[in-house]
Amino acid sequence: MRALQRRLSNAFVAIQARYGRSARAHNMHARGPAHAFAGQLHQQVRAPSADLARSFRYFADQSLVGVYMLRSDGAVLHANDKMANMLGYDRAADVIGLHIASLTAPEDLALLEENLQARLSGAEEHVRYTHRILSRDGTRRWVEVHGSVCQYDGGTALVEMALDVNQKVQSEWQSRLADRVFESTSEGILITDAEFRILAVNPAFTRITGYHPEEAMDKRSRMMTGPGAQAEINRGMLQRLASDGHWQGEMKDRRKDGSWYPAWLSISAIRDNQGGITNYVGVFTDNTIRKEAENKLAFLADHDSLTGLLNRSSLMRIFAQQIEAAQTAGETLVLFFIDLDRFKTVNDTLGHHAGDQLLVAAAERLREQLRPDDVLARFGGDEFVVILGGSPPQEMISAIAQRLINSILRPFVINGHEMFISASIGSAAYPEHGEDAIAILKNADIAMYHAKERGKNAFQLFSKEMSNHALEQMLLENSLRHAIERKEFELYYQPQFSALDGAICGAEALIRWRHPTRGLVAPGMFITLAEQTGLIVPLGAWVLREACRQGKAWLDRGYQFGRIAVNLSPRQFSSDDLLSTIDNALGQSGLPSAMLELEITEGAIMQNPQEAVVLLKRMRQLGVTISVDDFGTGYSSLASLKQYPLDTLKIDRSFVKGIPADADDVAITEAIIAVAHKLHLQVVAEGVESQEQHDFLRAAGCDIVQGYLHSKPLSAGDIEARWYLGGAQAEI
Ligand SMILES: Nc1nc2c(ncn2[C@@H]2O[C@@H]3COP(=O)(O)O[C@H]4[C@@H](O)[C@H](n5cnc6c(=O)[nH]c(N)nc65)O[C@@H]4COP(=O)(O)O[C@H]3[C@H]2O)c(=O)[nH]1
Repeated sequence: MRALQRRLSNAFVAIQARYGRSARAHNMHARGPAHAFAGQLHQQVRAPSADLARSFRYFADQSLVGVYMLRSDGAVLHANDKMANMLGYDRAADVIGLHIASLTAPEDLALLEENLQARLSGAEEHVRYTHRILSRDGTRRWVEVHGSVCQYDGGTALVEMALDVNQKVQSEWQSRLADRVFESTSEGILITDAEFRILAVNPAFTRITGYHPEEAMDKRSRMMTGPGAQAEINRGMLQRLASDGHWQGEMKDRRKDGSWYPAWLSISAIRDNQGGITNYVGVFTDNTIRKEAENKLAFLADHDSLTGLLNRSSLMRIFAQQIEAAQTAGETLVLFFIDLDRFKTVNDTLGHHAGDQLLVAAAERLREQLRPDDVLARFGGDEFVVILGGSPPQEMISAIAQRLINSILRPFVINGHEMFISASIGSAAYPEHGEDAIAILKNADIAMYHAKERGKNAFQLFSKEMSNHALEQMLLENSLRHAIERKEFELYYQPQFSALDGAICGAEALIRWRHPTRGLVAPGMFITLAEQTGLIVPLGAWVLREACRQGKAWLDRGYQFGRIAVNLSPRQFSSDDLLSTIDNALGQSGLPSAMLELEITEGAIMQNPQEAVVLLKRMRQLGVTISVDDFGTGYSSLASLKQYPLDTLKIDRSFVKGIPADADDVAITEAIIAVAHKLHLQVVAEGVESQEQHDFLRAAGCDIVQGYLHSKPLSAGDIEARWYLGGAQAEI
């Protein structure tokens, strides 16, 4: 070590001798090792002294800072191993010859250039700047560079010493960032000591609580320790902070103006080296707006947006709960089903806006007549439901109903027009008239219908004699009319499979009615009624539109499902606008026409065979395929089939049912398949329920099978889950 010191001091002497006592040499000397190293290199070139060069290389190599020398064009002439390591290289030799720009982060190149130029132009002799070097693997490190200029090998060179300040810069940066966050975040922050005495607060704290830092300082935090927090503390907040170092929850906090607000608070404990808690950091938000929004959302989900009354789904929930409670307590419940008479006329003549205003006003009048513990809901359209609270005595029930009727009888003034309407009310009671919410609602509805039959503006209690079939049909017709506008219909889909390999090759759309009081109603209950009343035409148009929309959605998702089959009823088949309805459904949805199959019953074709030929041809021109449903039931001869433009025959379920045991059914089925194939028609067997039926049909050459054996009709979502996510093959 002593020898090294001697050698270094010799080197300094040698440099001083060379540069004399010039200010520059003095500065270099005075400024430390980089400058001395520069002198050494200079010396090495001008008067090579092996001893001196070795000493300085030793000196540079021992240095804990990076040292390097650049030619005036920026190429690295010399560097020590430390510098090479900082740049991600093993040895100094690896960086010699590289350009300093390639070792500098691109974003700092301008700074580098400025500092090189300052020295090369003579404007500065020494520079000091901080920038990011770019190491071999692309990572950046902050270095503080002390640079000077010297003469080397007959030209100007730059000597630089780089100190690794990466950690320092990053922690400064992080602390600046933390300061920024502390100052600018919208969350209130407070830092306390271990006794929750406030040491610092941020501007958001002041914004939320109204307290300025000087008012809060040194006070115990009320949010963390006050009465609002007491319950939480009892519930183990301190324990959680001690065990997990963190706790969060809602606190009630009081602003400076005395008002309370809900604060969502998150506290973290800070520990010293011994593990003891020294501080707490609390971050909180004012939860008022979120709470309000949550309450509003909850209200909207449960209430009718027009009248603000409970909606149908919350009524059903509340009623079910009340029934349960009444059952336990052995009490009775009374429900009114209220329908406004002549409301439709107002709506049709004065418009929806006036109709809405009338509904709001009527709801208000009903509300005024009831007690706070009575439940009032808008059931839909112009229908309201009341559940009377507190088991009212029999004589009270009609008095309340009459009060409600009278309140509606008073004229309403809407947009300057005086309007007169009335109300019909039906009533049913639990447990006398039904055991569940649906049964009681249905019976109150029946009673209400009787009140209307009696000339409206009346009240009727339900009695068991009222529920006969004819009335049910009337009720059904009534609600069927409303059902389309209330969007109560859904389509289910029954997949069809290739009899040969089990691949899915189609899906028949089958309508379902999600009735408000009866649940999911199958088409057998209402299609005939819809057909008789003509409602089948708008209903059928909706089915077409919806099936095409769903088909296109599946197509867009890349599902391979073959064709979508839609049933056309006889009345639809004979309606004038059938072709335009089909065309519109295809056009609006974008479903390719070849993917739509229309099922027409044999009976519908046979009603008017000549016209059917013309119509079927025109349907075919739209590009859709045509299938004859329930084939075999319409007594048409197989031979007559050839005159119709058809694609598919569906063997009726009644024949499939008898195979393979019933010889007649077997013969008919085989004949249908044989003739259909002769006429180049595909054959679908519907109602396949057993493996024997399937095996027989397959052996007989039937092309497609459809039935409970393979799948029941499913909702669109279930179809996707079952047949597309889990595979589209039938297990045959
Ligand atoms: N027993 C048994 N039945 C099976 C089996 N596989 C399927 N089915 C049922 O058979 C019926 C097949 O439809 P469909 O003959 O066109 O008979 C349909 C059709 O005529 C009519 N329909 C359904 N949806 C519509 C529609 O959107 N428009 C029109 N106009 N009629 C429809 O209502 C009828 C009944 O429909 P759904 O009740 O859905 O009854 C469906 C289906 O659920 C099985 O293996 N065994």
